[in-house]
Amino acid sequence: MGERLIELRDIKKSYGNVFAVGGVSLHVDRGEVVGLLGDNGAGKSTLIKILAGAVRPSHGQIFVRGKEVPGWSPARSRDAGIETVFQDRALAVQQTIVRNIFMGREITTAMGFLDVAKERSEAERLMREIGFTSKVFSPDSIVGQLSGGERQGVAIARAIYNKADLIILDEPTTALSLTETEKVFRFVRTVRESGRSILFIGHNIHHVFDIAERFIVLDRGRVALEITKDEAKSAENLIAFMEHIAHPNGPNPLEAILAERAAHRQGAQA
Ligand SMILES: Nc1ncnc2c1ncn2[C@@H]1O[C@H](COP(=O)(O)OP(=O)(O)OP(=O)(O)O)[C@@H](O)[C@H]1O
Repeated sequence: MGERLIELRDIKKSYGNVFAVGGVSLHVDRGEVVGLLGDNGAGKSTLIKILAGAVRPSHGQIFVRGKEVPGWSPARSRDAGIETVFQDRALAVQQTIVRNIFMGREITTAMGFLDVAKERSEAERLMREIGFTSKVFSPDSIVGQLSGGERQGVAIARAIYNKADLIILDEPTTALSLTETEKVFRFVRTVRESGRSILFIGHNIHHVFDIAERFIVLDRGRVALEITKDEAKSAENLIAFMEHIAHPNGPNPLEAILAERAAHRQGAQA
């Protein structure tokens, strides 16, 4: 197991009487890809916003590399190396790749001028680093002219430039073709191989199953399941499990493994 990068303990967030997140404990280790699943309204967006520091939890603790971080905020989240690629406002599509990667954190010369040459070479290096292989790409390409998967690549490169250790990808493959989804997967694998971690949020369980090694299923603001790919065995099992939590009378394909786990825990406590 890698180093524990981030851990949430009993995180709650309520809006009026509604608990968007009702006591969530989870962790992400260094170098792992974790899939976060859940139906509409399960609490995924709220949890991402909490991790990004944009929403303050009403209760609970956040640990970074084993140490509790009080006063969690956008700055603390950034300092912890958490970068979120929000699906809806990831990029400025009329701008170049260079502008998008360095927006707000430009590279400047000693005199304080924009160091265009350095930004271009750094952009090229970052894009290659994440596995961007398009032959026609240049740091000056306009992002709006890139394919959907490549745009995600630009957002990921930006996150890496911003020193991300954990990149949260919010629905990165929604509305992408199979080929484009494959590109995103390639970026994710390259990022993981570099020792960084990914929290991958998606509605398409097949996509999430393919790319992640461990899954957390949220249901009405709580963790309904935390399971490794080996344990879950197939995307179909995860889908059936999610149907089961929506309609508890239906079969639970993971019942045996969950029972075995509970028995193991009881045995350990005895
Ligand atoms: N700002 C808010 N004010 C009031 N209620 C909110 C707010 N944000 C979220 N909620 C409620 O909290 C619950 C969880 O919402 P959240 O958006 O986190 O779920 P989600 O899993 O991201 O759903 P989706 O997949 O539809 O985006 C929902 O019942 C939602 O209506």
